[in-house]
Amino acid sequence: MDATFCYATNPCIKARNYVFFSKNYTKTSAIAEAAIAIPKRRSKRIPQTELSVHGIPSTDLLVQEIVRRQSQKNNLTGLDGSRGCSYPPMFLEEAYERCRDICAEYAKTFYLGTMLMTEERQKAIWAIYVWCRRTDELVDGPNAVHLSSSVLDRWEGRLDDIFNGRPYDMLDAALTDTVQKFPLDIKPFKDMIEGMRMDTRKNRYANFEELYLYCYYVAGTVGLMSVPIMGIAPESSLSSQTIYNAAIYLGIGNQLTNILRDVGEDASRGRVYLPQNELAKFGLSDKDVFSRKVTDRWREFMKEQIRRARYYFDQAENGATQLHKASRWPVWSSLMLYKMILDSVENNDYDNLTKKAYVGRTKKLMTLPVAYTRALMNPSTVCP
Ligand SMILES: CC(C)=CCC/C(C)=C/CC/C(C)=C/CC/C(C)=C/[C@@H]1[C@@H](COP(=O)(O)OP(=O)(O)O)[C@]1(C)CC/C=C(\C)CC/C=C(\C)CCC=C(C)C
Ligand SMILES: [Mn+2]
Repeated sequence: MDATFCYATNPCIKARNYVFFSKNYTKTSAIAEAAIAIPKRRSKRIPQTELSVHGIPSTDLLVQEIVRRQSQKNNLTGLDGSRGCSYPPMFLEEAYERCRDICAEYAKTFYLGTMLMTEERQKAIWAIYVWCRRTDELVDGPNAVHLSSSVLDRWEGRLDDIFNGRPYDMLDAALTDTVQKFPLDIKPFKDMIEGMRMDTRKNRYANFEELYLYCYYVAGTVGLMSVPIMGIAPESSLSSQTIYNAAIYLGIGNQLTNILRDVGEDASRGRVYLPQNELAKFGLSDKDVFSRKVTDRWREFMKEQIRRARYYFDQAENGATQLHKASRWPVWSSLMLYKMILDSVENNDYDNLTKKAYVGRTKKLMTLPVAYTRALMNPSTVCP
């Protein structure tokens, strides 16, 4: 498919800018296609996020602004999907079905989490998941070799279209419906694209501040996208700002865990998502990562990294308790399941250079009732 084809010349276009995939559509190709099937648009640069790389708790301004905009939107729409949408129901049903299939195929843990949600919320999360996955796939997927800054600029233009009610394809249409039903802000979506730009420019992180910024862009943003879907408990006495921060921390914890699980895999792509100054503090360097030898120094270094990832999960926990009661169980489940990957790195005696830590299905299923008990905890039982 031609990377430059546009609305006007796209043969797949049906009425109202919908694009249906051709008959030989497959789930996998739909994801990979994102890298090439992007309409050419004149892109407008957005201002960079206010995040500073110096000093970690610098998401405050950003969160403040998002909370302010969110509360304006809540006045207009409510959190219950009450704003109308103009797509034919059958079309949307199929669009969401495709999102669901992709989520089930690519992200078993998240998919399991969505099984515990109300229908409206699960559909919204599938649509967001698919957009995030396609965005990541631009950088990491089979078409990543075609990636250039103009591809990301056009993907961003396509995001504007989604928020302006002009979806380009069926998967985008699901997200367009979601952003019309829930008070979602475009900023975290834009920031995720910025994270992908960063990933193409950079493959080393001098210190944790730099790594944190990357983690915010690619994962903290998912927390910001999810809270308006999950909803905050009406009886919560914590500020929205605190809860949004906790959501960012869950994303950070998840991404740090991803990084620690995938050190060996990332190294084979020439990437080291570990703070260089901290490696040095333990007498380690890239050379040790590439040699794939698990030494005592490596184990000690990993213990520190795991401790930090757990810290972010702990910070997220107070926020999880403040979510709407119908959303607490899936969030607790995904939090606990992700955290268990860290246990698994420990159980592999810190060998994340030649082994990939995972959590087995039985363990996953056994976690659900425990998460359910945590989810019963009332927001008022947590000290602000
Ligand atoms: C107050 C409070 C605690 C609220 C909860 C908020 C909440 C639900 C937060 C969710 C945070 C979350 C799930 C973050 C995902 C982080 C993540 C895994 C990011 C991945 C980035 C790139 O990593 P990498 O390339 O190293 O990884 P791969 O090897 O390619 O996998 C991402 C791939 C970015 C794209 C993110 C996704 C595809 C995941 C999106 C997930 C959802 C929308 C599901 C959230 C739903 C539930 C039930 C948790
Ligand atoms: Mn990826």
